[in-house]
Amino acid sequence: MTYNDTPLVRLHGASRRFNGTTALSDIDLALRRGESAALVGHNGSGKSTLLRLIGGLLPLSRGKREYLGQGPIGYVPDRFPKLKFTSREYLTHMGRIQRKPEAELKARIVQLHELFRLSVSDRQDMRHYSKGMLQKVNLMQALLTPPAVLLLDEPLAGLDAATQDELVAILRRLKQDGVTLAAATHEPEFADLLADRVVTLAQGRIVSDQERSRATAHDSAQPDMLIRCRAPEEMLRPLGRHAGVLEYEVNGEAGCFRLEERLSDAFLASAIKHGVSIREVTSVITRHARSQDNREPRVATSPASTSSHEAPESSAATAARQSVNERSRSFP
Ligand SMILES: Nc1ncnc2c1ncn2[C@@H]1O[C@H](COP(=O)(O)OP(=O)(O)OP(=O)(O)O)[C@@H](O)[C@H]1O
Repeated sequence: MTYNDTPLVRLHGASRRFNGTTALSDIDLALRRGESAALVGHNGSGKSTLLRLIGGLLPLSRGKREYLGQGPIGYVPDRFPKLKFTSREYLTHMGRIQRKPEAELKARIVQLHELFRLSVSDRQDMRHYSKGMLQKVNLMQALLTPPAVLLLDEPLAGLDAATQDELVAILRRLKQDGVTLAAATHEPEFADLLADRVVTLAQGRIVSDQERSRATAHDSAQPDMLIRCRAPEEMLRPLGRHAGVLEYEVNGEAGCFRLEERLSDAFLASAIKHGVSIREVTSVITRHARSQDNREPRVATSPASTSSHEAPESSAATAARQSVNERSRSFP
């Protein structure tokens, strides 16, 4: 799902002061349904405060906030304490505060642990969690009730590349499901991989608000990887949501994925782990195709009844193949 022009949250002339210090001045901002915005700027420029004003978590000193949506707004703070609870105990407690019915809450907690690939251990409490595990629980609490808007304060900060990729893949999936995302971030990964729009703050004011296209966000001369593989269709399709996938095509048991080179190792590791057979990995320059990228990975599918066993190449994959073919690795 891509965003449309309907505003979901609007701030008009919003200002916020703390004990005589102005944190934000005269902010006009509308977040649209389904879009993903990165809030960037130096330390103290007002990103976290803006996030909390958008969420209605902090009253405005001046101006007006409108929320035109229906569902809840999830908030992922930048700090998450190492509590003396297991993740299950903590999430149960949070769900009860939200008055979620017990059976529904229990099922949701299991589902979230699966989604985040975090084992439900009743022996280990969160004091012993790594930063990545804690950040997963932080995100899980915001998703207990599926939100319409998810506000994230530094969601990827301090995490290793593999955990960042994992969280980016989950956030991408939420975005595909139509959740509006806004993140205060210093990490380029969020803007690179998820943002439709980058809002830059300086000294409490918006100094730039730019729609992003991949053509401007990536070096257009960087190679993409084209990966051909085989596996049952139900194993191939979820790979289309992996971080870095720009376009993919599944035809029966044959899959063809075009993705950013820097995330291709993580993709291959994940594919192999799930029993997918890798047939060919090719590095391609996709100058032309990249400039036409959409904000979501493009999906080309053929009817399941097709008799062909080889996935036909999509237009962008063909363009990629026809352009400079730098090096090629083939797997048996
Ligand atoms: N609760 C508070 N009490 C007093 N001042 C505050 C409070 N929250 C924020 N501020 C001030 O508001 C300004 C903006 O802070 P904010 O945390 O929004 O910036 P930021 O861009 O998110 O910074 P960082 O990148 O360091 O997280 C800063 O001058 C900060 O000191």
